[in-house]
Amino acid sequence: YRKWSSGLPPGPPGLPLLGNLLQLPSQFLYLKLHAWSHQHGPVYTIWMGSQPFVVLGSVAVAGDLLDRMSAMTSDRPPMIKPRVFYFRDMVLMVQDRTRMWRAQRRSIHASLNVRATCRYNPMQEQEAAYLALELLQHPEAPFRERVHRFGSSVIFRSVYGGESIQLLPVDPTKRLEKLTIEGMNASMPQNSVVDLFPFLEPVIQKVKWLRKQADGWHNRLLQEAVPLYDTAVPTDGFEAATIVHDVNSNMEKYDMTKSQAVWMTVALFMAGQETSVTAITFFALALLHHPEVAERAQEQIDAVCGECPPTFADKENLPYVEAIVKETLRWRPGVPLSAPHKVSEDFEYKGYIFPKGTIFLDNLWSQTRDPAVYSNPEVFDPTRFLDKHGNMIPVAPDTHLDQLGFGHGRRVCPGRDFALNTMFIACAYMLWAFRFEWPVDDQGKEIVREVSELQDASFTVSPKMFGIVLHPRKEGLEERLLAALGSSKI
Ligand code: HEM
Repeated sequence: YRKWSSGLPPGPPGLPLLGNLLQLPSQFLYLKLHAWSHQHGPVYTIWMGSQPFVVLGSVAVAGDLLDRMSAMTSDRPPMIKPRVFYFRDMVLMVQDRTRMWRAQRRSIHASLNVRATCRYNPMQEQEAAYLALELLQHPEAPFRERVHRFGSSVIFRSVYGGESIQLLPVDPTKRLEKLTIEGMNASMPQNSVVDLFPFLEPVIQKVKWLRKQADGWHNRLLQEAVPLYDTAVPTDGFEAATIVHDVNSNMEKYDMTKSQAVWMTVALFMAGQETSVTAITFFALALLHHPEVAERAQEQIDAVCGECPPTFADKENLPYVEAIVKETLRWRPGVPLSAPHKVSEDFEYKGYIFPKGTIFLDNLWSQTRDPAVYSNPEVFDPTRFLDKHGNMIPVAPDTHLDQLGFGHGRRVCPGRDFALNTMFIACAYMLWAFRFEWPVDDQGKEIVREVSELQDASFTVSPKMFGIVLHPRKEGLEERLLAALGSSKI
């Protein structure tokens, strides 16, 4: 304890032995940490038992510690239950910066870097057209469900290929999704006895019965992931190879076994599905609250695209739509507490000493409302990313102020360019096709979902279910969408 406490930044007082454990809520932890940032400053320490967690609550501090010093701050906490028992050290999100982790990051980068990810644009356009068509044809179905199908299909097809899941009789992502949720729940510290009492690890290793649930999960995941990996096929005419195909043809280069490749690809699905869906749901909530933003975007889209649905070729002429996407991710980051980073060697910063093993909590919620960077941070204002001519303002080198929602340093989300494209095309399509309105009750009163009404699903935080009425903006919208699908290049 003395080793830890000597040079760490101070924070809220806690109890002997337990530290701040009893003060931490089981949900919306980032809000509590944000409130403490107002009292204790942009970098402070909380204790869970004998483990210190340093909370990073400003853009400057997180940039210094996680970006510029990322060589020392990019490991992950032990997370014994998920890492050892559920994932058996195969899932890159919870691995330290091992040789295997590096190989996987290189491989993902090759498939999803800003240029390579454009291979998926035709598929993403096609999926956006299916989304708009479904929203038009089935106005009674919950909006989130449709967006969910879209988000699942886009990520699933980039990894494993095949037809749009909109066209399949059985949704192949459902079982994977269920397993992802189970795996995420197991990763929560409050659900893990062995992470509180690490000395139990060897006991659990020896007693099969104690590992029953974790072993079951591991085996069921492999039963899903291996056949998907083995049967991955590029969609007919879909020029982009699947990520499975990329990895398969480069296994030697990355010195990867098949088992590692199977886990890496399924991990991309697990990390990319709910995050993208959440972001698009926040987009719709934001525009319901800000019809003036939707109108301005629609003016731009109409001027650029006219009666044809938007495509990626229009993107550079639609800066306002791009700014809406960035503002959505800033205003309501879907992963508000990012993923924790662990310090891999002792170092000093601004007079504080951070010993090896310190864990950083990257509070993206605080950072995306850092008044030093974003004026009126609670206001949804896409123009903060635009100059006075309406063009995107280039982001200062060495910062990523327009993409903070994707985390930091060497652990920064490797799917971010893919995710931004998915969001762009879904948002552009919906804005082009529909006028958004709240549903009304029997008395004609709007049924509004407040922007503060959120649900915490452990890693992601999304709006509570809300109703939305979509009015077609184009004559013959259905025919136009069908025509776009008919001429789709895939
Ligand atoms: C809007 C959508 C998304 C958001 C907001 C998001 C956000 C994040 C965040 C905050 C992290 C943690 C970064 C850190 O530790 O500093 C992360 C990690 C990760 N994301 Fe994303 N993500 C999104 C979409 C995606 C997609 C589409 C993919 C895959 C194609 C993906 C794959 C991953 C992976 C594999 C990691 C773990 C990286 C590592 O531990 O080295 N994400 N993401």
